Parts: sequence; C-alpha cells; structure tokens
Amino acid sequence: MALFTGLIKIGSGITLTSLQHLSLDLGFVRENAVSNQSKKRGGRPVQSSSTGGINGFINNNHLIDLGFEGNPYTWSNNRRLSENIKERLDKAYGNTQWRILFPDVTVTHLPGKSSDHLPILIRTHKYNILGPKPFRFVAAWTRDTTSYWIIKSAWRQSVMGSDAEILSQKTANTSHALQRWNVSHFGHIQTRLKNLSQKLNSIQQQESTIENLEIEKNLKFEIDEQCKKEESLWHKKSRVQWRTEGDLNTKFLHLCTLISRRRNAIDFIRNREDKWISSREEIGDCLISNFQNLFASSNPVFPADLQGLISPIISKEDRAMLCEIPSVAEISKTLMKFNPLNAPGPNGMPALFYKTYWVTQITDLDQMVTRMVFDNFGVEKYHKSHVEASTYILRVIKYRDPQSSETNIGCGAHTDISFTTILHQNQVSGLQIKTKDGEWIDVAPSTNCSFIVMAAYSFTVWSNGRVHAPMHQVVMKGDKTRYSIALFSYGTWEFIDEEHPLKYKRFDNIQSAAFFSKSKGSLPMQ
Ligand SMILES: O=C(O)CCC(=O)C(=O)O
Ligand SMILES: [Fe+2]
Repeated sequence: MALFTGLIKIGSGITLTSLQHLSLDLGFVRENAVSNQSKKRGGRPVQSSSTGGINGFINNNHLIDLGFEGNPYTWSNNRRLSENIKERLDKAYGNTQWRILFPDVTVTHLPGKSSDHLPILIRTHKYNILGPKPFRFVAAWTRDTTSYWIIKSAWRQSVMGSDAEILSQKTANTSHALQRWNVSHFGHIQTRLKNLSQKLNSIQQQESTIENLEIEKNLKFEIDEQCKKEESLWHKKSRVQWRTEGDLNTKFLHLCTLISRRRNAIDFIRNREDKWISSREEIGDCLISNFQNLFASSNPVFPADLQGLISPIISKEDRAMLCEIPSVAEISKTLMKFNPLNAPGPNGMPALFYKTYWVTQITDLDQMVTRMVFDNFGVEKYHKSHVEASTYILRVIKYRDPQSSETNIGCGAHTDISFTTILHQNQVSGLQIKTKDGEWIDVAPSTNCSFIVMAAYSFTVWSNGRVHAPMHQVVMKGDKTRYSIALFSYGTWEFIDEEHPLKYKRFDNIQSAAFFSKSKGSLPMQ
C-alpha cells in the first residue's frame, strides 16, 4: 500500500482539481477556513460554504477524520483578547484500509512554539498497555442453543448471601461460564467458516446425487448461520444502532468497531494542574484522586433546621406502592419493553440476556411442581437426578381466528408425550381438558400471567400409572387470534417397586417425542 504523508494546503498553490487523481491513504489537510462554528473561536461567524470543495474531495477518497487529543484548535492569529481568533484548520485523515491497518492511531495537537499552526503528532501504535477488558454479553451467543445450558447450569450454582448478593454472584458466575464457553466453543467462527466453505467447495464438485444435494443444502444453511453469528458479533462490537436488518457486511461493521473503540479509549486527560497526561497509571491515579476529592468530606452534617423544609409530595399510598416488591409478572412486563442491546449494566448484561433466558424462570416452575409431586410420593431423593436429566422444548403456537364456515381451527384431542407441559396463552381462550368422567371442560387461566402445568404421558409412565395425563384440545371460537407458549419437559422414570411392578415398556422420551411428531401417531394409552 502506498503511504502518502504530506500537507495538502487548499487554496495556496495546490488546487482541488489537481488533487482529483491523487489516491490518499493518510494525509494532513489544512483548510483555509473551518466548516462549522464548533471548530472556531472568535472572529466572524462561519459561513456554511466557506470550505469550498474540500468535503467532496474527502468523500470521494472515503477519508475518515482521525480525531485528535489536546487543544481543540490548531491555528491562532496570535492577537490579543477580542481580536484573537482560533480555528481547527489542520486535520489528519486516513482512508478505510489505512484505518483498519492502524486501529490504534492517535493524533495529538502539541503545544505551538513558533508557528501560528500547532505541530501535530500522529502515532500509529498504541503505547499504553491495555487493562483487562470488562465483560460484555454478546448478542450472537443467543443464536447458539448451547448458551442456554451454559447459563442454566451457571445460574443454578447455589450461592449464599442477601437477595442482591445472590443476584450479583449468580450473574458473575454466569458471565465467567459464558466467557470460558465463548473461547472453547464459539470463538473460532472464522476457522469453522473456512472448513465449511472447503467442504461446500468439494461437495459442489461431486456428482449431484440426492444425498450430495442434501449435504450441500445443509452446508449452505450452516454457512449462513455462521455468517449471521459473525455479523451479530461485529454488530454488537460496533454498536451500530441504526441498522436493524443485516446484509452480512462484516467488513463495514469491523471498521465501525475500530472507530468506536478509538472513540471510547481515553488516551489523554488534563489533570488539575492543566497538564496533559497519557500514561495508564497517571490517568488511573488522577481519576481516583478526583473522585476521592469529590466524595470525601471531613465532617458531613445535616443542618437540623432543614428537617421538614421540603414538604413531601408523595402520598403514603404512593410510597407504599413504590416500596412494594414488584411481582414476577410486573418485572417481566417491564423487562420486555427494554431495548435489547442498549445500556448494559456494569455487569455487562443487556436486557437481551434477561429477555432471552427468562424461560429459566418457567423451568423453575416446572421443577417446583415436580418436586411437590415427588415429595408427595416420598421419592424426593430422585428429584435432583430428574432435574439434571430434564430437557426442555419451547413451542410458540398461533391459532388464527376462525372464519364463519370453519369449525376445526385449533388442535385435536391428544395427550402430550412429554413429562410435563407448561402452557401460557394471550387473553384468548380455547383450551379444553377432558375430565376422568369423559367431559370436556374449558380451561380459563385465572390471570393474564397464569401458567397451566399439566402432567403428560411420560409422567404417567414414570409414576407407573399413578399420575394422570389429561387429554386436551384447543377449540377456537370468536374472532381473535390466539397465541400460546408451550414448554415441554422431557425427563426420567424410575418409579417401580414391589407394590407397583413395571407396567410400561421403557422408552427414550425425546426419541419417542420425535417419532410421534413425525408419524402424527397416537399414544399407546389412547
Ligand atoms: O395451545 C395450547 O394451549 C395447547 C397446545 C398443546 O396442547 C400442544 O401443543 O401440545
Ligand atoms: Fe398438548
């Protein structure tokens, strides 16, 4: 790459037309007038047209302003008081490739000695040693289903302390587990993509048999998934807010990341003595002493006569309401309104984390109910192994409102093959359950945030016929669309003793569920 470093002084000798053919990687541009008022102090107000064609030149060459540290102005007319004018006329620009090549570039306006322009120092490499990077949850992780298990097992580790301490410790455990998993499992997207592309390349050169076409289709799907993960990773790092739909333009996001990383880095600060300091230790000490001064008071007292100065405007009822511990439903409702990636807390977890893994709360409900049943049967010792062996499948179902002639919108009578099923629906009813006497009854959840926990076929098998798995169906009436969420748990069964000999042939719960959903077969019990 040709590296051009030089001074382009518009308006004195070099004209813009003579620059049109110049390919610029890095350059200093000295304008003869600033383009906006923020770059000027004193003198006449800035006219919007005063920079001439320089913006066109910068745009045509895809140049990026490298920013600066230090004095905001680079030129002064060195006159006194009201006659003094200062402007930022000198700027360093780099093009996209150059910017990617030197991500740590810093531009410093040094103190001026003899000239009316300040000397500018450009450093291409970072000289400070970076400190440890704080943890940040990465949106791309949610695309990988194993993240669920990592989070679930980290969150389950028992910790001691107050509620706040428990939450903070569980969050810390989860972030450590995610970091370890990220390195071992998720960190090698590029290598995986390369391997997949090689496989695709070789399969495309082979004969187009049905088998090969199937492999090719799966490889393409897998490559697409990896690209989405990669894009999502860079999207998070680049903090591009305005882009909602992806075009897999990872190079663009990579550049945005470099720029925002530079923007967020503190390379220089001015201390109390008005001196610019740049070493990591000095900056750290300066920040700490500043906060110590700010918050330390030798003898804080609250003046007695200020008591009751401000009359309370919050009523007792309001206060009671504000101090009330919010219900799980309120927390869930508020959480769902948050922008998923905005403002992660100091623990690095954005709302997306809690939104995505909220389902662990429902699995808690499943475990609570099954524990009650296990306790009741006196087999609580099996509950832990049951929980550890449990797997969940979440299904979101939409039932459209039936047209006047349609009577069969819904879901036919069946018993679930899972161990338990937890159902949650919008305000539209439709679920019916068959009683042991063979009568169909409507099931109306008691509140908008109720969950229905239902025993399913494997629970009956596990309990050797003692837990009844009800038949149920969905019959749509009315004119509203119904949405429901069904969480199916798949577990173990070991509940056989002398009094209750084995009644059912053993089977694998997940495999049988897959078999029934494929064959649409009915259960052996029915
Ligand atoms: O939508 C519902 O409420 C029930 C769904 C259901 O029974 C099922 O998916 O097995
Ligand atoms: Fe069901």
